[in-house]
Formats: sequence, C-alpha cells, structure tokens
Amino acid sequence: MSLESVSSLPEMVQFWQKTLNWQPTNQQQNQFQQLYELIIEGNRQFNLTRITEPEEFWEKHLWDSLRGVAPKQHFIDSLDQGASVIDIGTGAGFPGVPISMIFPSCQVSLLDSTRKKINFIETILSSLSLTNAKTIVGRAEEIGQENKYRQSYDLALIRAVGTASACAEYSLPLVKKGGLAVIYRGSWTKEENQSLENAVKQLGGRVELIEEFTTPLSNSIRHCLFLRKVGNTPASFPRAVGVPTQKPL
Ligand SMILES: C[S@@+](CC[C@H](N)C(=O)[O-])C[C@H]1O[C@@H](n2cnc3c(N)ncnc32)[C@H](O)[C@@H]1O
Repeated sequence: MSLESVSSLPEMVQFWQKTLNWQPTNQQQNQFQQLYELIIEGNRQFNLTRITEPEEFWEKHLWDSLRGVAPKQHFIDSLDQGASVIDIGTGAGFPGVPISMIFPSCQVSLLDSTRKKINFIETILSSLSLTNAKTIVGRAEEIGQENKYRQSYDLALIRAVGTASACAEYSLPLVKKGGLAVIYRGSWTKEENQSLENAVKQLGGRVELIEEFTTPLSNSIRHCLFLRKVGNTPASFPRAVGVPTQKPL
C-alpha cells in the first residue's frame, strides 16, 4: 500500500465537541492525519498496532489518548501550563504523541523499553516537528530509580502496559509530590479497588478518582485510574526489572 492510498481520518467534529467540549484546529486535524499515515506506513515494517481502520484509529488511539487527560470533561489544567509529562510504555506513541500535539506548552517524554519502537517514534517526532516531545529507551523499573527522572514529572500516563499495581509501581516513583499518574484501563471492577489502594499507599500515593466512560463509536467501556502523589515514594520502589509483575504489591 502506498501512502497515497491511506484513507482520510474522519473529522468527528460533533464527537469531540460532545465528549471533550473541544475541537481540533485544522492544523491539529492535519497532524492527526499525518500521524495516521506514518503509523500505517511504519506498521509495514514494525508491526506497531492492530488498529489500522480510520474510525478505529480515531477512537482507540486519538480519542482514547485525549480522553484520559480529560476527567470531568476538562483537560487536566497543568497540561496548558507547561507540565512535564511522561508516557510509560508508549509503544507506537499512545497516549503521549497526541497529547504533545494538542498541548504544545507541555514537555512530553516518551518511554519504551524497545529500541525499535523508540526509533520509529523519533521519525514521527521529526516528521511532525513535535519539538516538545523526546524519547527515552529503558525499563520503567530502572528509569524510576535514576535521579534524573525520579519524582520529576507533573503527570505520568500509562496505557496497556500491565496490571494496575504494576502500572502504579512504574508510574508513581516518576511523579512529583502533588502530581498525578493516570492508568488507562479497559475493564475495572470494584473488587480490584482494595488491591490498588494497598499498592498506591505503599508508593506514596492515593487513589483520587476512578472514572468509567464509554467510547463514542463502539460504546466500549473504559476506565481511567487517577492516582495523586501525596508523599515520597520509598527508595525501594520501583523494584528490580520484572518484580512488579512477578510479585505484585
Ligand atoms: C501493549 S504496548 C502499549 C503501547 C501503548 N501504550 C498503547 O497503548 O498503544 C506495551 C508497551 O510497553 C512497553 N513496556 C512494557 N513493559 C515496560 C517497562 N517495564 N518499561 C518500559 N516499557 C515497557 C512495551 O515495549 C510495549 O511497547
């Protein structure tokens, strides 16, 4: 397939307006289209995502990425105020790349343990001139122990990287006191609350909000877990590579 044959993304003006009380500018809409084309092209080499149909891409990659930072229908305030953001396990760049497009004043770090994914993202950042985003190659367990990164982000985002307690252990050590970690989830049950609360407490956080919502096109159930960093994370967290998943808190 050549780039000329990549479909156009739907504009979805009414869905952006209704769900986020917001609409992309023409320039942002063009960037979404360019991102879509680059990912479809990259997928031929790298097997980046199964989500390639235009409407599905719009819903599951673009809309979902931005919905995660819009609790109570408003984008998280700090994003408009130069927040430092880290997307942990960014894969093909979600949710971090759409967020860096929409919030040019924030600084977004895109972390993944796979070098080839990060190489691909670097081509995206330069093709789209996204100067407010940069990449980090590494494991969250190790990055979270480095002074340069530890407790230095206002906002940590993590989607489809592991269990909720592993995601909490990857993200909270990287967040500043007062900052927020957002875990993007599909399903969530009340029974899972207790183990999440327990993990988050050990990491110096508290569960601020668990939001359930449905996606606008396929009506799928989604959840976002918003964790506030209220104290310091003990030095023993995150534990060594692999431990957060093998021995969940
Ligand atoms: C299923 S993909 C999700 C990608 C993207 N967040 C999304 O929602 O489309 C999980 C990604 O997390 C990365 N990953 C998994 N464990 C990690 C860790 N401990 N530290 C950094 N990256 C990790 C993988 O390399 C992979 O790219």
